[in-house]
Amino acid sequence: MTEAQAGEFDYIIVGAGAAGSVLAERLSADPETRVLLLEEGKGAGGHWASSVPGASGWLLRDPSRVYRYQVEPGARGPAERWLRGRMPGGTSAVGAMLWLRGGAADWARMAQVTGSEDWDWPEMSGALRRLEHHAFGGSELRGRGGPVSLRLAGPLRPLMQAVMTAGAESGWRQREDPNEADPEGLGPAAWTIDDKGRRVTAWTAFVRGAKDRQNLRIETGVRVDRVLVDEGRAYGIEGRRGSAQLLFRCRGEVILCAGAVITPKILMLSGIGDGMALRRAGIETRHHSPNIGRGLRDQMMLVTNWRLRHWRDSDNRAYSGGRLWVNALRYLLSGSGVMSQGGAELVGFLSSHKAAERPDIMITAAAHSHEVVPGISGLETEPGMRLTGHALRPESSGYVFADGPDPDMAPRIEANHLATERDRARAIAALRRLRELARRPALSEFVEGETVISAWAKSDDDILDLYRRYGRSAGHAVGSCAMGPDDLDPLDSRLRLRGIERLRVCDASIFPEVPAGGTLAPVMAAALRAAEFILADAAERDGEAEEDAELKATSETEDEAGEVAAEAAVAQPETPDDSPTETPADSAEAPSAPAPRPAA
Ligand SMILES: Cc1cc2nc3c(=O)[nH]c(=O)nc-3n(C[C@H](O)[C@H](O)[C@H](O)COP(=O)(O)OP(=O)(O)OC[C@H]3O[C@@H](n4cnc5c(N)ncnc54)[C@H](O)[C@@H]3O)c2cc1C
Repeated sequence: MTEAQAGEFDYIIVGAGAAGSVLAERLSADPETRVLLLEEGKGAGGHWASSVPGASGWLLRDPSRVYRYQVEPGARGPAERWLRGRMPGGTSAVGAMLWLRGGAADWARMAQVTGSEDWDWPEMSGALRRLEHHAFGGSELRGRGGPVSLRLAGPLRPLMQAVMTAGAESGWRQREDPNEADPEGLGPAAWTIDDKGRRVTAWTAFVRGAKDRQNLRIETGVRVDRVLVDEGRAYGIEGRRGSAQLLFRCRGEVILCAGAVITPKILMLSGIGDGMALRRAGIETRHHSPNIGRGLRDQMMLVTNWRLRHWRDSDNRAYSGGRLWVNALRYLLSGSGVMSQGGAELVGFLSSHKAAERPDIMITAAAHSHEVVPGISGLETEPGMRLTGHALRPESSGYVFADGPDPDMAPRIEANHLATERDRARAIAALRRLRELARRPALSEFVEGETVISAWAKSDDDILDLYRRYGRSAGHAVGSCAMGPDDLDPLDSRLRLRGIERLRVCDASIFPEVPAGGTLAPVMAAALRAAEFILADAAERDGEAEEDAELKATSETEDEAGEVAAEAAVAQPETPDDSPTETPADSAEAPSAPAPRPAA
């Protein structure tokens, strides 16, 4: 039986991840506004391991903290499981901590595909700056004083300095500031890690400081299953905690922030989606929106391991035996050392060919190497480093659909990686560019060679085969409930779901293309923008409501005046001739009053 929860909220936010956390803080900043934040993950305090950068591996192996979605392999992609954070902070609490904000050209493209300047560089670089507390200090490009502390990888150790030199030998620009409007080149990564070595999640940056607000109610451990819709308008949500079915009501807006996989599933379970796909899943259609779940685009990456000559250059032993304890102690005492680092130390944005308008490949470098073969986990047992190639802005698209009306059923996901010629060319180029880097003279005293796992792949076909076996998702899926100018795009450019009032989506699913090398910074910046849209729309609604109320009051006054006048007209014959009749004020109002009907 469904238990209706007491109270009605102005906003219900579903999912306290990268986007939902930002929105919860922003929308509850006005104490008059009642906000409900619902999160399936448990524990409002977060998890200790999410604040220790070097402990991500533990979290990613814990099924109570991480969703694992099986993905259908498709013709060219690997069979894999997509991981997503299932805890306050969402995937920002388990990811690789790289702050990849996209350049001016990336956001200009977003404005072009969405048909709205709201998503162009001037607006988005402003939103990104407002998020940031940058170790480099504030500037026109960098934010200072924002809730997301950022620090740069470094000081670079000799191996990473040599990678930088190898980049210069390859003719790559040396980029010092990752916030530059043109990200092309190789440089130190920016990490969402504060000056005490703690990971900054969307939750710690936004919700932790706001959670005691009287007007913000946070419910963790609640899985949202459906949006409740009546006469084309969202009025609440239905979910469950354990075996208890819950219903929460909303008078303002429902905002779905459950991520690119679950948001379309919740919509479909609510009967909102492609009519045919809904019928196949046995769900009654309430609103046909054919592109919900479609248009899923995921960035693929290929990890290559390189054998190093000396143990001193590799972190592969840092997490085992006595070194683990030494490193843990160092971290606890000073917030420094290997446990205080993000997923990669260097990030490079490059072009696959000379005519490319902007970088279409991303390469990252880290002084450790994980086992690559599926089924084997952990760091390699020999000294190694990792170079990872990403083919940016994939045009191949897949889907994510609810597979049936039962919310317990896993969503059906097809990533459809490398389906287009252009994506394949970029993927091949990414591997070739990173090999070019690793074989430069500057690295010869450090690197012995590529490990056998990938070294065999020489021809283009071999490389594509390599992707099919060992390629994997970078975790940057977008597009499954995308905004755009067309009536068939699920969302308009202010993230309102077309066809259903008071329902918005804000998470990675909204981007029709992967905006940058990563999605964390873009999603958080999008949530800042969404809060602005939501508040502006609410103010407009309030203005309209006030106008309506005024109109109603005026017409009621007028009706009353009319009735009085009618009564007066009826009474007039009995009024003595010398009694006072109209006052000047009565007479001023008289023209707008309906003419009194003579009594029958
Ligand atoms: C392993 C990994 C590493 C990554 N590293 C980086 C990186 O270094 N840099 C970068 O830019 N990007 C990175 N990303 C991508 C980035 O973290 C995500 O794109 C971003 O967090 C997406 O934000 P979101 O708000 O859409 O979803 P999420 O942050 O995943 O938040 C969704 C929230 O909704 C909750 N939820 C889900 N379903 C329900 C439900 N039914 N009811 C209630 N709550 C629900 C979840 O528990 C979660 O808290 C990484 C991704 C992965 C998988």
